[in-house]
Amino acid sequence: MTEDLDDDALTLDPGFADRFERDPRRPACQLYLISPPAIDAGFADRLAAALDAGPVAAFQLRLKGIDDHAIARLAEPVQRLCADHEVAFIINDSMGLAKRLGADGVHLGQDDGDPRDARALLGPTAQIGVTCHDSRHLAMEAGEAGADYVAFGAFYPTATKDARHRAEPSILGWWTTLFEPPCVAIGGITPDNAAPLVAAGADFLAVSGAVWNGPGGEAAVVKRFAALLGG
Ligand SMILES: Cc1ncc(COP(=O)(O)OP(=O)(O)O)c(N)n1
Ligand SMILES: Cc1nc(C(=O)O)sc1CCOP(=O)(O)O
Ligand SMILES: [Mg+2]
Repeated sequence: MTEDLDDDALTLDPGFADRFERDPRRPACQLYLISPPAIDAGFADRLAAALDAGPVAAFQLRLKGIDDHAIARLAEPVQRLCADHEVAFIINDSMGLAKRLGADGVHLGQDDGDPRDARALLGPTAQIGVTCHDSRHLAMEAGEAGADYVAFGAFYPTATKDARHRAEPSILGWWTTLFEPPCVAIGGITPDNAAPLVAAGADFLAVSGAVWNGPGGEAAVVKRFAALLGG
């Protein structure tokens, strides 16, 4: 299976594009921030506070209920902040919008398009992530399709999304033992419940609500994740 994976998608590329590689110079598990589902112009200040508070490998702009033009307007200052902090800027759902914005990558759910089409559109250095719920089959399919990371979840109850699948930490260990692309754990993750996911082998923790709605504000929560992850 590993031999069948597209080597191009695993090659170390310059710049932010290497953020989804396993790299012994970085902590074994890194923080992947997901935006709130709705933001306003003031969000850039909150993101700056979060990115200044501790290491963040990637940021996903995940906005729901507005069209691509509106997302593009809101994206501009956010994308610039990510670039200034050397944080990979990932667009959720839309490979077309990722292309239009020159994002570092795109995250695709099972109904958001084929990773092969995203690769063809965005090129070899784009970081392409795929939602795999709690399914080993979906993860192997994503790997074969050239995904740069696979995402499993939801590990815990979440108010951010109507998540219909529940994943167990063992799927993280299974994936990391057998396959090279990193895996992302998502769903209800907080500094208090993340340790078993790190121990099981998560390469990234994708977190939204705990950071934006957590006690003490985003900087305090990012600092708590940094303490846990060793950043
Ligand atoms: C890192 C990461 N993992 C999973 C998801 C969920 O994607 P999807 O299933 O397409 O659901 P929506 O986020 O679009 O509601 C994600 N966005 N990011
Ligand atoms: C966007 C998303 N996808 C999930 C999945 O299971 O695929 S769970 C989820 C919500 C993530 O936000 P929070 O950290 O607030 O739970
Ligand atoms: Mg989606």
